[in-house]
Amino acid sequence: MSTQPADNVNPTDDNSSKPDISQNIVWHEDTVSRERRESNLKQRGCVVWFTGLSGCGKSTIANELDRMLVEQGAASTLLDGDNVRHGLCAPPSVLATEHDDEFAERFGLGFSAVDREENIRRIGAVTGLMASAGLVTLAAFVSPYRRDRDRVRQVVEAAGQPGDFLEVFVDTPLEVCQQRDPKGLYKKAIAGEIKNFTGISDPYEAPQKAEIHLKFAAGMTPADQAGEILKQLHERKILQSR
Ligand SMILES: Nc1ncnc2c1ncn2[C@@H]1O[C@H](COP(=O)(O)OS(=O)(=O)O)[C@@H](OP(=O)(O)O)[C@H]1O
Ligand SMILES: Nc1ncnc2c1ncn2[C@@H]1O[C@H](COP(=O)(O)OP(=O)(O)O)[C@@H](O)[C@H]1O
Repeated sequence: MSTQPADNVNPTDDNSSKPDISQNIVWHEDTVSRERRESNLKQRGCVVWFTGLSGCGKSTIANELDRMLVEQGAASTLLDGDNVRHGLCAPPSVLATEHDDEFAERFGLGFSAVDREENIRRIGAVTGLMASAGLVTLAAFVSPYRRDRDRVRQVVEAAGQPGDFLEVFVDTPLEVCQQRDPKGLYKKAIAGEIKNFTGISDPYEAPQKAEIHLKFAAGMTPADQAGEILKQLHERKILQSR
């Protein structure tokens, strides 16, 4: 290994041990344009971002929408919180089975505010890439912090155009989510067995400008709610008639 300092490092700087790597990373334009991919697919790439409390219905509605999209011949994909936390955003305990403890602690994610920030940053970057590939990208994450969601919006729209990011607020009251408690997590959180549980011992910042606001109403089915989003995708010309 060379002992010479890199060209962009001033040996007298306090930061001399930390060269600015970003100066050595240069963007490479893709040969195949996004427009060309979208034209083939007869749709615009976008991110449909579901946010809301655990148990509000994000996964159920997103899966129903995904099914409807595929049925119509659209190219869609779905990223879901619980599933992504098995891989890309796995907790330290999972990483420790394959990596050393230092690695697991450094890159594994839990539910502190900063870990959720990194979780949403990673997922935001992935959804941006998928939208750039022309896919209708469905993302279902609690994503309780407004600033984290707004950052994803910026990343996605900077790579494409305004309107590529649709925030869907699944606005189901906490009491209803607690009653549903499909995974028994509220019971555990109330018993103090899960720390930082959104809505119980951690905050949820509701969207102020969601493109689609799914307000809870008794008798409204997941298919009704997915259908409302599908209608909006057509109205916004994200999906062309085929
Ligand atoms: N402390 C705490 N708070 C909230 N949720 C918790 C927590 N611990 C585990 N779980 C389970 O993890 C799922 C949420 O993961 P996300 O990646 O969507 O969370 S976040 O966006 O980073 O806030 C969430 O999934 P959903 O119930 O589908 O929302 C829960 O099953
Ligand atoms: N209108 C509805 N929309 C979505 N989910 C509903 C609805 N009515 C009842 N449910 C039920 O509520 C639960 C929601 O769980 P889930 O979709 O996993 O929520 P989340 O992904 O937000 O944690 C499921 O058991 C689902 O069957």
